[in-house]
Amino acid sequence: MTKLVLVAAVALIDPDGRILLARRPPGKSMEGLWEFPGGKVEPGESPEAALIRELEEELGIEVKSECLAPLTFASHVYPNFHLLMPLWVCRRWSGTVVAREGQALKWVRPRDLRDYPMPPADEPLIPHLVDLI
Ligand SMILES: Nc1nc2c([nH]c(=O)n2[C@@H]2O[C@H](COP(=O)(O)OP(=O)(O)OP(=O)(O)O)[C@@H](O)[C@H]2O)c(=O)[nH]1
Repeated sequence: MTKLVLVAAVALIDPDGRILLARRPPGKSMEGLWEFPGGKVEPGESPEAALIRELEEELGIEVKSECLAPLTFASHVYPNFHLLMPLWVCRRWSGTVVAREGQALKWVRPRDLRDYPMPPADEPLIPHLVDLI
C-alpha cells in the first residue's frame, strides 16, 4: 500500500453560512485548486493541534479545540499517497481571516462550491456541507 498521509482540514463557516476556500498557490501540487484550510499532521501532533497551528500560520486566526466539530472525512487514493483527511466545521474563532501565505481566499455558499475546482478527494465532502448549512 502507498503511504498514508493524514491531513486535518476545516470548513470555516461565517455568519452568512458561507464556507472559506483557499486556493493552492503556484508551484505546489494541485496548484490553482480550491481547498479547505488545513494541512499535514506532523509526527507527535494531534490532528486538532495540527489544524489549529495551520489556521494560525495560514490565516492568522486563533481557534479553540472546543470550537471544532467533526463533520466527515475524505479517504482518497492519489498516485503517490493515500490521503486520509478528517474535516471539522468551525463557526467561532478570534481574529480576522487574512491570507498570510499570499493565497487567494473566497467565502462560498455551499450550493456554489461546485463552481470552484477542488482536489478530487474533496468532492464527496460537498453534499455534507450542503446538508449541514
Ligand atoms: N489543506 C487541504 N489539503 C488537501 C485538501 N484536499 C486535498 O486533497 N488535500 C491534499 O492534502 C495535502 C495537504 O498538504 P499540505 O497543504 O499540508 O502541504 P503541501 O501542499 O505543502 O504539500 P504537498 O505540496 O507535498 O502536497 C496536499 O497534498 C493537498 O493537495 C483540502 O481540502 N485541504
